[in-house]
Amino acid sequence: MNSKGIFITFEGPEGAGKTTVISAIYDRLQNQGKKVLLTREPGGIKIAEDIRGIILDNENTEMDAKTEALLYAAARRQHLVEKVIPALAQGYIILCDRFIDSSLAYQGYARGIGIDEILEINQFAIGEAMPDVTVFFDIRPEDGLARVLNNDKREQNRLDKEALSFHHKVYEGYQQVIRRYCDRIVVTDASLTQDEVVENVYKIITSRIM
Ligand SMILES: Nc1ncnc2c1ncn2[C@@H]1O[C@H](COP(=O)(O)OP(=O)(O)OP(=O)(O)O)[C@@H](O)[C@H]1O
Ligand SMILES: Cc1cn([C@H]2C[C@H](O)[C@@H](COP(=O)(O)O)O2)c(=O)[nH]c1=O
Repeated sequence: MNSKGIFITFEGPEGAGKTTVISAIYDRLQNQGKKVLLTREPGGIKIAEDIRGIILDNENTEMDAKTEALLYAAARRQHLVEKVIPALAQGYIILCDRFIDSSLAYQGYARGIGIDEILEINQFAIGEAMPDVTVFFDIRPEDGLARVLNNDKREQNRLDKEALSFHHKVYEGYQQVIRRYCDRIVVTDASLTQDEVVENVYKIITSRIM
């Protein structure tokens, strides 16, 4: 993005460790006195968190795939204009848990709507606001899901509960997205220990911002 701050997004299958690792990196950057903002999609602000509640509600099993895609894009638009763009203008480093690549992989590829079709509705939603760098947390979908299941504090949502075949398609979708945006997306091995992943992601980020 062409602004004073830097927009960094984090992607990957369920349970890849994004939230855990981003939080450690946020603390580290803050302790160094950096202006850093931690946020997530869908969510990060009230309207988008409300939309998140609707999308991920386990009772909304009848939700149409295009409705789902449009809701993610709507949440993204509001989060961007209300929180991300103003913070970038103030020079913040934005650490955002998921962004457009999730829509391309989950709705575009795994739901079968088409990556180009999802790109089009998202371009309407975000304009030119693409991330400066994206870190993909690479882990086998079954290993990520096992982490989610082992976490007592993490309730399984409507997307987590999709069949394993869906999560494999999400992974395949991500591989296509990574090939398409190979200049922007950096892949990190998320099957390593938590400390190792934090170190590796920290190096990727600092190589871009220092
Ligand atoms: N490198 C790691 N090795 C083993 N367990 C991990 C690792 N990183 C995170 N975990 C654990 O895996 C679980 C999922 O981690 P986390 O919530 O950070 O993943 P996530 O990518 O944000 O998942 P989701 O996108 O599905 O919310 C947590 O219980 C966390 O403690
Ligand atoms: C942004 C975005 C997310 N999703 C999916 C991916 C996850 O299953 C949930 C979000 O839950 P998390 O615990 O915060 O990772 O939503 C999606 O399908 N499309 C998107 O654009």
